[in-house]
Amino acid sequence: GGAYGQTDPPTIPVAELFKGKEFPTGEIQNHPGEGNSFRETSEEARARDRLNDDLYAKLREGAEVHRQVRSYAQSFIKPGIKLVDMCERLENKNRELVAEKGLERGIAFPTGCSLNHVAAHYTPNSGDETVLSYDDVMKVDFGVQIDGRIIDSAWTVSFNPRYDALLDAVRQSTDTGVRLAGIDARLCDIGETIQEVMESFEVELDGKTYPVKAIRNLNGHSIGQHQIHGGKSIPIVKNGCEESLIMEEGEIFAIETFGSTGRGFVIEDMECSHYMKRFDCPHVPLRMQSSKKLLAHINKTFGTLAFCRRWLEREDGGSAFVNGPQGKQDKYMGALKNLCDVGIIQPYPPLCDVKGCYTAQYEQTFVLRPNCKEILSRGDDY
Ligand SMILES: O=S(=O)(c1cccs1)N(Cc1ccc(F)cc1)Cc1ncn[nH]1
Ligand SMILES: [Mn+2]
Ligand SMILES: [Mn+2]
Ligand SMILES: [Mn+2]
Repeated sequence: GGAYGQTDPPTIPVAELFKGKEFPTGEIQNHPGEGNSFRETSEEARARDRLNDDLYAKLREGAEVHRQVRSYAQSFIKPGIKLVDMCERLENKNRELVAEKGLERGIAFPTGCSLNHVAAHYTPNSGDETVLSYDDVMKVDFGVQIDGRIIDSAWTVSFNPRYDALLDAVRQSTDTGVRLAGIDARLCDIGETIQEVMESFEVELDGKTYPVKAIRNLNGHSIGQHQIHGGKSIPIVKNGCEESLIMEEGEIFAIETFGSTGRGFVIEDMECSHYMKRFDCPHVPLRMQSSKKLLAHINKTFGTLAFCRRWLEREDGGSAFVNGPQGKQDKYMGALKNLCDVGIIQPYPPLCDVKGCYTAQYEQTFVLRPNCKEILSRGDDY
């Protein structure tokens, strides 16, 4: 069998695999900067760290699920696969290995599989026939959550070696950002250095040379409990945020960098698939009965985690929807649009650079422990 007694392909929930044992820790790095060197030996820091053992166990279980799911996905992601089939296969394995249980543990947000000039927030809606091609550059971005503790990590899939320099640029940029991160690190300094690394690369496509650009309006983010975006953004370019913003002890971050052969700027485009209840959403009296039913389903099934249209059509979609001429979607779409219009649900449309360009992404989730920095989502793949 595979690692830790896991079957191949993996079928044993990670919690079962490690019953009575500690989950594997992520990559440990020191906090950068002379001012932090005391943390490696400080007894007070270690004592504070021990108070978080339960939190770290949830994060480490989620990270191990992420590694095993992505390793399984990498075994079947090949040219010719239909994206909706790929997403469903990956999501079902995610549910299986996390031992999904309502809002307590499960998938954290939709499986992003954005292609080429689309940088993020694309997953197929029902009826989408898109098939992966040899010349595609696909960003696979998915999450795992245990008691609302989210692991958000992504990598880029390509088959044509002509994109290698683009993927290397982004992978090195993300690793640089992760290395510079730490308690008291300034977010703007991280952004500036990420851009320097990114823009030291170029890609040759069809005889033309393109400088790799950091996508200036995409960024990493802090992560809260049941909250994928915790309020702090980590820029990936110079002058990306207020100089006074720093990272603090105990915070959890996802550093994600994006490289592009296009403009280095994304806009919202194409049909929306990703949605999420606003964390601080207003209490709005709803008129439409179908909106009330849909909101009740969203609260029960997703809470404040992101979801996609496909998941509203799953069998546990509740009795809220009846099969109409286009199946269930014609029932919930009106209600979903209404919930967005009144400001309860926020849509997250695909984020696109210019058509014909190529974008890549790598993303890691880490925690700023009192005595060290733990890159939770690190694997032997990335
Ligand atoms: O772009 S974000 O909205 C963002 C906002 C400010 C800084 S980062 N976002 C959080 C999110 C929002 C909606 C989702 F359905 C899933 C995630 C980043 C992200 N997307 C995928 N992985 N990480
Ligand atoms: Mn909770
Ligand atoms: Mn992500
Ligand atoms: Mn993210």
